[in-house]
Amino acid sequence: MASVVQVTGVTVAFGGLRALRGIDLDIAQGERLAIIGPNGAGKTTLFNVIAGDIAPTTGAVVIRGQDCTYRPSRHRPRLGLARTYQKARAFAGLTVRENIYLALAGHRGRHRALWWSPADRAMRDEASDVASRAWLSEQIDVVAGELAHGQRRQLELAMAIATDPDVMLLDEPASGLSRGERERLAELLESFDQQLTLLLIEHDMDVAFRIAQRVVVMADGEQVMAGTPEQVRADPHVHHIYLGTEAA
Ligand SMILES: Nc1ncnc2c1ncn2[C@@H]1O[C@H](COP(=O)(O)OP(=O)(O)OP(=O)(O)O)[C@@H](O)[C@H]1O
Repeated sequence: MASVVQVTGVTVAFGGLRALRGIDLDIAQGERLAIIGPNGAGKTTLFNVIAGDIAPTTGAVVIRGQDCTYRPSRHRPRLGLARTYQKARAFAGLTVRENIYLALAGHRGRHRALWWSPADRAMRDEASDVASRAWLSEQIDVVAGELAHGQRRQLELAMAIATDPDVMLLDEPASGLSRGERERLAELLESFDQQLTLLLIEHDMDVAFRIAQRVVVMADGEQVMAGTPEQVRADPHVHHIYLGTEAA
């Protein structure tokens, strides 16, 4: 399977603190990979390096064969990489359709005109299609501020889908959701095209282990182990890392 993201020997130092200490990661196209680990393990820092939000102190990031180590995040969508954030980016006063439309227009570098062009019309139709892929067809004309928490998360996913990504980085997609909403979100992620690569940080083990084919466990800026959800679940070292911090 072709590799879409390669992280080699990445370290990140914040002053004297070494948040990442030599991370190697090779992610295959269509792979579903979850990164777990206790607070402060370096998960978000690794995400930020892959997404181009911070440059590593040493090491390299290659996305689809291109060295992106020092390329800023704005270049990532062109390489097929989309990221969701824990903090909602949707405009609360705009509808689901309008938010997705803006994500489509932004990705294509189009500016909104005072009059509608045929291309704008096509993008509004396309917004309906993107909404349906994020299971938001019924909410298409609802303003984002009135969506339930789980639906707002779906809108975040829809806005990422609008950029037509090959790789999606999902930053704790299930955080703050109810049990029912987490179930629905996991089902939605499972419904995505199998060619779409998903890399997620997730504290919710049920969601992480359900979605992922491979789980990477981090602690203190290092990769402690990697394996299938079953292998990670059964590993005594992983239990030890979580003991007293979080229940595995
Ligand atoms: N901008 C920064 N400046 C200084 N230290 C930072 C910065 N960002 C992160 N750190 C530190 O780097 C370490 C790793 O943090 P990081 O947020 O990557 O961990 P995490 O695994 O994502 O944790 P959490 O699960 O709590 O989000 C922590 O000790 C954190 O305090």
